[in-house]
Amino acid sequence: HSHNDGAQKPMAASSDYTCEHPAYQSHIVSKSPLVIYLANFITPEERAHLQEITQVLHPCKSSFRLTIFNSQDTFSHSAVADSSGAQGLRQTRTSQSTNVPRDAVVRCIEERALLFQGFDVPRTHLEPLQLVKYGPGERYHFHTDWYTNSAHATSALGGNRLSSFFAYVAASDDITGGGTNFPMVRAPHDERWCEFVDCDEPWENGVTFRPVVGNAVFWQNLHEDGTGDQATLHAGLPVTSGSKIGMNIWTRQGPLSEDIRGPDV
Ligand SMILES: O=C(O)CCC(=O)C(=O)O
Ligand SMILES: [Fe+2]
Repeated sequence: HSHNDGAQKPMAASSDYTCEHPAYQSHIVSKSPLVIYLANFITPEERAHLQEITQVLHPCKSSFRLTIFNSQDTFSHSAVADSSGAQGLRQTRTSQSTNVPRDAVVRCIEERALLFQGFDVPRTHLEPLQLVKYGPGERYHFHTDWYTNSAHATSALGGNRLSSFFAYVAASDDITGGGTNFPMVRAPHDERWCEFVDCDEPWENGVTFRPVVGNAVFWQNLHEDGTGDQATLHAGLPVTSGSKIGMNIWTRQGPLSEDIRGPDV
């Protein structure tokens, strides 16, 4: 992108940014597991900003000479945890991902995600926000966001992942595929859902959310007793053409240490 494009708002953001939450719309998809669809949860300005701050050379911080390298970004191949608890790169997740530095705009999104969950979740329970980028053919096979291996869910690591938001941050005009499929969640009936849900998907495949930018899906990963809910199984379906960027907002059961959370910037 050109070095001044959209830079004004994000730059003002870091010093004296006023956090304003959009009037997003909530629609319950399922009560068990709890799945709630959130339309207009991330604003266009926030979406642009998220993409900008995950560039290695921030156009406003780099010298004029360096801005020619600004096509580099901070994304790398997404890691997944295997059943032994080891983090690794697997064919199950072929996307690229990056943590998002926690500036004022990101803290505003965090605050929105916390408020949505009531007043009892402290911000230390949030993992760093994560952007995930998919090109043609890339996907994330069926998985749960909650860890099946308790080694990843110790109290030192904040316990397990209580809830997830998956937000659609960007999608190319030519995108096909790239929906988020929950095979064990019944697809809702009313045709008004077809704005958000793939209504061509066969009934037995559960529900597939299309990558509608600005919108998000929220779900509860754990049962009341803290055990993982198998019915939250889901996949990022292959992007068959074009590209997509999503964002994970994960809430742990307990607090995460400063070194996992990273600093405010
Ligand atoms: O890409 C998607 O639609 C879902 C991604 C996902 O489930 C994840 O990153 O945990
Ligand atoms: Fe996931």
